[in-house]
Parts: sequence; structure tokens; C-alpha cells
Amino acid sequence: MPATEPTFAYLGPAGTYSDEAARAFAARLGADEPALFECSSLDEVFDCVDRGRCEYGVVPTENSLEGPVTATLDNFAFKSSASILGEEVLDIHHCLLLAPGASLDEVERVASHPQGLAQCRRFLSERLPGRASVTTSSTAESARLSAADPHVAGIANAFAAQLYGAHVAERDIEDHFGNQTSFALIGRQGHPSVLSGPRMKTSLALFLQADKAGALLMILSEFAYANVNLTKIQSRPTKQALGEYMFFIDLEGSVNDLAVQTALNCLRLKLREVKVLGSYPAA
Ligand SMILES: O=C(O)C(=O)C[C@]1(C(=O)O)C=C[C@@H](O)C=C1
Repeated sequence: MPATEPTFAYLGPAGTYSDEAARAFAARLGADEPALFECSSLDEVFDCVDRGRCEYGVVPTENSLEGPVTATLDNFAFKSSASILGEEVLDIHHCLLLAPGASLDEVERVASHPQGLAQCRRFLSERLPGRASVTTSSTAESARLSAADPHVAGIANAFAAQLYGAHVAERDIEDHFGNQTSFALIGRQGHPSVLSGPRMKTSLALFLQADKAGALLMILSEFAYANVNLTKIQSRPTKQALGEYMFFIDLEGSVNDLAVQTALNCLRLKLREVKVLGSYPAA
């Protein structure tokens, strides 16, 4: 156990799902009383880690209803040099929050993080049709707003409601009950591995030299030849020109495995950049 507890940067304020994920990672690392550092955006979380302000950061990567969290992916691809050290999947059960004593009829606006609003689209159109949406920097921020204004409903978890004094008007308002979000534990580039598990996985960001016929097939073939099983592939715009993409790939195994090294060495000869985001135990 280290002499001082490590600091975890997360999307605040207290009561976000990122807060819950940070505590889950801290428990896995044996930090009983972790220092949590509140950030107001995911960019700030990455910044804290890249600059060494915090040893760890916790960022959402993907939601089962809405797909990838693009702000996280863009940091991994284009801005940050942080490494992924672990992953944690949380069940996401949203509540509709109101000011104490307020009723649904008084609600004029529904506030939440864009992911929170999107994950409850059906509930909102059925129960609060025509109300304006207001995006907040996090779900907990919407709990804070709703507690103070009878005309604003928030979407956040029950813990945030309790923290900020909002009333839980409805529970489990997400559009599908199996709603889950995965989070990554990140550390500064070169941070030693801190978690272990029976099954390792590796995340990569791959950048093509040029857009040409068969480029994606070539990438996939190198993994197939090396007998490396892929678990995810997704593309993101390179931001250079419309229709130009880079690829994120998750695969089974670690960069220390010979098969993975073989595939990566071949790809390094053919691609502009092979960025290893990290090898870590699969959740
Ligand atoms: O706003 C929060 O509570 C967050 O931690 C962010 C976030 C996200 O970006 O996906 C995390 C989990 C839920 O999917 C909703 C919002």
C-alpha cells in the first residue's frame, strides 16, 4: 500500500457515474480512501493525467444504448498520450429528479448530460413531451439544478439526488433496462500495469498512410495471419477531410504476447501510426 493514496481525476461534481466508476477502480487498487479530483470536462480529466496532476483518471468509453463516447475517443486518438490501465462496466439506472415538493406538471425543461438525455429519449417523449432539453456537463450537475428549480427536471442517479437534495420522482427511466457504460482507468504514458486478471485485452488507435482500396482488409488480415482475435473495431473521422477515417481496435491478448507483437510489427510497416492505448485485464 503506498504511503499516500493516489488521486483519481473524474468528471464531477460528486455523484456522477464517473465518480462511482472511480470509486470502483480505487477499491480494486486497494485505495480505501482515494483522493478524488473533480473535473468539469473529459478534456480536463485527460489533461490532469497527461500533466501528472493526478496519477489516475477515469473516463467513460462506451454506452450500450448510445455507443462510443466520442470526447473520450478523440482524446485517445488526437490529444492525449495517456495509457489505459483497466476497464470497469457499470449498470446505469437513471432517475428523474425534481425539486422537493415540485410536480411533473411544473416541469418546463429537462436537464442532463447529453448521454443521460439520449439514454432516456423514449421516457421523455412519452412522459414529458415538448419540454426543452438543457445539456449539462454531467448528470450530477443536472441533479444540482433540478433541486433548486421546480421548472427543471434532472436525470441522474439516486445518490446524486440524495447529495443535492433533489426528489426522486421516477426510477429506471432509461430506455432499456440493460443500460451499461464502460469506463477506462487511465494513467500517464508509461505508467506500470496496476491491475491483473485472467484475460488481457489491448486497445489500439490505427492511422492509415492513405485512403486506398483494401486498407481496412490489410489491417484485418495482419491480425488474422497472427491468429489474434479482435473484439471491437470502430472508425472516427481523422478531422483532416470529409470521409477520412482512423480506426480503434480492441483485441484479445497483451502487447507482451508474441502473436500480438507480430501483428503490430507488420502493421507498423504499413500504417502511418500504430498507437497502443494499453493492455489491461478485460472487465
Ligand atoms: O454525467 C455523468 O454522470 C458521467 O459520468 C458521464 C456519463 C457519460 O459520459 O456517458 C457516464 C455514464 C452515463 O452513460 C452517463 C453519463
